[in-house]
Amino acid sequence: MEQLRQLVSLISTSLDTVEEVFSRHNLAVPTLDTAYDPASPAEELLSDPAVSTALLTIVAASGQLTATFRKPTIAILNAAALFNVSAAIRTVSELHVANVLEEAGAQGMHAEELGAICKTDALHTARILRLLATHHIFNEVAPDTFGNNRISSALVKEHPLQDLLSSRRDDAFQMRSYESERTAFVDFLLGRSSEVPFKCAAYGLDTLISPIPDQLPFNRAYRTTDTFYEWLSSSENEHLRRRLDVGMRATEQTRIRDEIFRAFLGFPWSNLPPGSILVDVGGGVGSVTLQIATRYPALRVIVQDLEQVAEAAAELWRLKFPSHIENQMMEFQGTVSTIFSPPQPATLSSSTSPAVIFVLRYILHNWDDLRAISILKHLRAVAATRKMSVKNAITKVVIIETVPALATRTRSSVHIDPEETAELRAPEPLLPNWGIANTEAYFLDMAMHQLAGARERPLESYREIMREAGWKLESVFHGGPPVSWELSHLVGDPM
Ligand SMILES: C[S@@+](CC[C@H](N)C(=O)[O-])C[C@H]1O[C@@H](n2cnc3c(N)ncnc32)[C@H](O)[C@@H]1O
Repeated sequence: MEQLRQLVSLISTSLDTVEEVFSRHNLAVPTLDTAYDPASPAEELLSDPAVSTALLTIVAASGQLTATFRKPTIAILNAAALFNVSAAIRTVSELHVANVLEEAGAQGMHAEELGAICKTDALHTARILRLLATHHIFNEVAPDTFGNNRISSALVKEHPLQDLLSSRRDDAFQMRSYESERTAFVDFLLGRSSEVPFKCAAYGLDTLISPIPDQLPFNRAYRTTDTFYEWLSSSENEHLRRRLDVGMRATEQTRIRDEIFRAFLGFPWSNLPPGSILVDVGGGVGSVTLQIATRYPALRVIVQDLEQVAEAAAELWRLKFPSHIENQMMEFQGTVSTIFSPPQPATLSSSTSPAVIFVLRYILHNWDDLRAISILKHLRAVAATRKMSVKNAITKVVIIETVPALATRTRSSVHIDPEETAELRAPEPLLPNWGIANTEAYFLDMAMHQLAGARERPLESYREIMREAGWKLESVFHGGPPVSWELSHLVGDPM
């Protein structure tokens, strides 16, 4: 009983914190009925360190209380049926339901009318929306009448409803662009969870109990021998490639603003001398280096990725930072296999720039240890050549990934470094990794297995693969509270 009282008390004191900060700023705390508006002052205030830590605590503690009080047989049945929620989210998103309901306003819209507009079965739509409303996504404002709530309004795309409704599915994909950040977020959501990984997850058990070499859940689900990225590069999957590129950019929306620059979290980009080169290895459209170079325009950027991404990268940079392209401070290097072959020696090995920083965000988690080591070894080779040819050259690797903590407080584990993560742990009696308030790394870990036979690595594994490739893990900047979804920065020096 004492533990339960502690959980309630954590919720209560955290709520006091939130209330105090909001009243100091004369703002109302968003409720489930408040539409999500990422640019609103209240939403900004939710990123305040004290507030976001309090929110994490509330979510973690209430999740633990719910788990305690649920009948176990019901709890496990419900958890096993959650795939229906994923499928329902994909359905309402593809049918643009949140956009239709946004126009309907507070009184909502009857399922008959909604079904007619979305050209879908009214009764079934109502049943899907009721399932979601029961999970606090959408409201059933009157019998069979639904409206948006705070969570469902995150599905609203920035395009005019008529354009969305009149486009064929493929056209809708073409509409996706970097100008519409909220549409991009929906792409991120679907790309990350509700479509390809969703189908692959269904084959997880099959590949585990009757494994076939080189066959991942992805290969079974899509009946292909290609790797995920090869498959994505084929012309019939162009829309999914586009979704990945736009969606990767939108990962920012799950984070607090300017997270990459937080002193406690990140690599000190500001200390890099002018003319330093950031090499965004497997950079996609260069989302992360765009953010850094926009803040520090004296840094040059080289984005390396598959050739197919070149156009999308140019589109993003022309829109967000055209002067960097005009001033020839940004370059895209694309080949079929950039990631496994040494970056162009002419531009890097012999470059006289004071520093070359290889940035790898969401890259190594795509590859098994052997391939990850191979990627790092190629970068290490460049560092060696630079060292010989450029005096006092700095060459570092900055790996940006989620580093999942264990769900135990046991200290004997080698997987986490207690010194480095102690202050990031949740207070007792919460799970040390913040439980359901912090599930990102574990979902990603599953997706990496299903799609790529890879994983989210614990710190020790990074240390090992870096050492194998000739890099010394020099420093680690972990995320953790006051934010939950963030990434760690692992900085390596050539050994
Ligand atoms: C998960 S995305 C990460 C993109 C980017 N680093 C970011 O954080 O936004 C992985 C990237 O690796 C790229 N990639 C996959 N195979 C590659 C290869 N053989 N050569 C170069 N890039 C590759 C993909 O095209 C994709 O853009």
